[in-house]
Amino acid sequence: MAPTVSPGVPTTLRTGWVSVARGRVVPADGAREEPPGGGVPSPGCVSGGDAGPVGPHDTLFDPPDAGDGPDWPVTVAPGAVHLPGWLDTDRQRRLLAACRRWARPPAGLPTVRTPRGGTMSARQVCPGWHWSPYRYSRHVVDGDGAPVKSFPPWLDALAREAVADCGPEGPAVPADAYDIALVNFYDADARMGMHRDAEERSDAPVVSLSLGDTCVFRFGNPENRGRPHTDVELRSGDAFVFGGPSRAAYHGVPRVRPGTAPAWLGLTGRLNITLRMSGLEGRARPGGGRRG
Ligand SMILES: O=C(O)CCC(=O)C(=O)O
Ligand SMILES: [Fe+2]
Repeated sequence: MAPTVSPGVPTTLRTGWVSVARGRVVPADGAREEPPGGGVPSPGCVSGGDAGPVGPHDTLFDPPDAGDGPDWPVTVAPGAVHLPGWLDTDRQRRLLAACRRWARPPAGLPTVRTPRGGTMSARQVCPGWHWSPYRYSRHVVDGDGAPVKSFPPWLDALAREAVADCGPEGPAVPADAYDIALVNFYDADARMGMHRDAEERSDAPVVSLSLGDTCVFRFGNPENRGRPHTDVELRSGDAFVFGGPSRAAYHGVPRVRPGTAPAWLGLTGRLNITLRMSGLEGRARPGGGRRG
């Protein structure tokens, strides 16, 4: 199926710009609705239903004439923009279904080992380019050796739509295509240390999508892991974009809030889908970032 992202979506909703957050956007089709296939046991992203590409979201927001537009974009730092409630319920379900497909073997959802013998608590699968500390490769070199799963064009379309929705204060929509998805699964105790996304040659904005449990996302500065930083609550359906002067900012996830996922999603835990542009064009290269 061809990617369908924007057609049919009222322009006023897709390009709306507000500088101050208003009340959170409520999905029009009801937050208590059960998903097709029902709930999924923990870890919620390992098994479950199937779905096609993430399609248009034409039922997310109240009509614009209600005077109650989306509460995004919210600028957190120069070039760093939070889009609360950006994915509607249908897109969240479809994205979750895609993550479940990617999380199946081969490759699966392995635990990432760091060079000093530690492990990352968030488990990861990476369509497009496999990330392992601290480089990209075309095979799961630190796992079962499987070739990377393909990066679907609809994910590129989704990423550039998120960047466009950041509005005039956000980073520019890149000319080239996104080609990496880091799919991170967090159980109740998982977290991610402060790090920079530094293994890419492209300086295209990073697009981060959240599903399931709410987390505290710490967005810092490009100089060091410390202050100044801003803690942002990322909830299911939120997007967070960072580019321009914030592309190299340190960021991390100090905590997940267990049990806060919307019941209708059927996910126990949190999934983060981080979309990046490698700029590698068929190459693999050692990188320089660090995450704890
Ligand atoms: O889980 C998140 O929100 C952040 C993930 C992240 O920073 C990464 O995968 O590089
Ligand atoms: Fe990151």
